[in-house]
Amino acid sequence: MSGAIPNAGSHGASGAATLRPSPYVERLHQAVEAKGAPLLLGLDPHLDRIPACFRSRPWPAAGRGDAGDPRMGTGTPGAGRSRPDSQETRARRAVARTYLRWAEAILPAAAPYVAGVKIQAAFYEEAGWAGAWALERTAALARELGLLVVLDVKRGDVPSTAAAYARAWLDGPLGADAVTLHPWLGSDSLEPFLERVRTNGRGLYLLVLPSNPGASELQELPTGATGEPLYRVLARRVAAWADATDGDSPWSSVGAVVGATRPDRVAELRRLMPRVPFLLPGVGAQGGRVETLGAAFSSGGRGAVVTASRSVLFGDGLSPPGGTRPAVEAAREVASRAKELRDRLAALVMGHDGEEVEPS
Ligand SMILES: O=c1ccn([C@@H]2O[C@H](COP(=O)(O)O)[C@@H](O)[C@H]2O)c(=O)[nH]1
Repeated sequence: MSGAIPNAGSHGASGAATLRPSPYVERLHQAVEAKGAPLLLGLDPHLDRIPACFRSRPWPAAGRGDAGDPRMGTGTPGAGRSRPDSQETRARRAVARTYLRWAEAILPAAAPYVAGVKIQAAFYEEAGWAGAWALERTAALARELGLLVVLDVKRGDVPSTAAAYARAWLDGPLGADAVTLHPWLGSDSLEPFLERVRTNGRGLYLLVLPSNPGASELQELPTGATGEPLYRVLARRVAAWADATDGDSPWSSVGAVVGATRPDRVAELRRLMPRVPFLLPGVGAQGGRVETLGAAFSSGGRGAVVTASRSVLFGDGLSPPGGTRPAVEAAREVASRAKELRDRLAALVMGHDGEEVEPS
């Protein structure tokens, strides 16, 4: 980690801490101020859309043991076996190398315009242990560039398993600044994560109203005697978890995922969760527009952060990335799209003298 934003350098909620990081939401707001807008670069490595210049071919069987990328190390699973690595293993390693090479080009280029990255873990999980290697390296690179790291893992489980997930994603080598979670298993399932908010400067984003159209099948179900939609019940619960966790600060580090495709609900959710920071996915490829999201933000771009993946990474066209343009040019294109979105967001929220949200 470098730069002016103190990141969480010490890990382990109960281990001997070397340095207690400042609350996640404070680091987020500092980063937003430094970069000029509340924007995260969504890192979703859709393999079929990563430009050809970053592609890595499967390493030949004779070269097993990861000699193809010395950074993979020699102690990796499969190294030193008598049988050659399977084609599938070699293909996965090639995918992981592609992901990392791509990230190494685009992250430094886009870093001046974004407060952090939201890394979609699913793509890395798909590539097996090599994907875990690429994920770890990518998160480390982002930190070196002074970027916050939000891992989009969307977990939720019984407390004993939730504790392992919290260790996996928020401690140790990955040590994300924040993660996304499903809140459906209730308070005890969140406790291992909330503990790290209280003691280790971590942040959470709990899914309240996701961006996909199907989300309303459940989230808008009427509940109780009044027929109140489920997302409202959930929003109140998230606000209560936030208050119980770090209620003494103006903004909580317990956040909520609110789809940027739901501008019709943003103002209402802001009222229900006055000190809960929003993560707003769904801009661009899913049809959301930043210009409709003003109600999510407080002055200085506080209180919410937009994340956009495909529209910034690959542009709006859906055609595959043909051509042979060099990596530096491909990275410049990502940076230019990130800057354009950053500027649109800045125009919407940074200069505006929007009033601080009053608790309802
Ligand atoms: O409600 C949600 C929660 C998470 N996501 C994730 O955000 C990105 C969006 O990618 P785009 O390419 O910008 O559409 C992706 O990782 C989703 O898993 C979401 O879209 N909606």
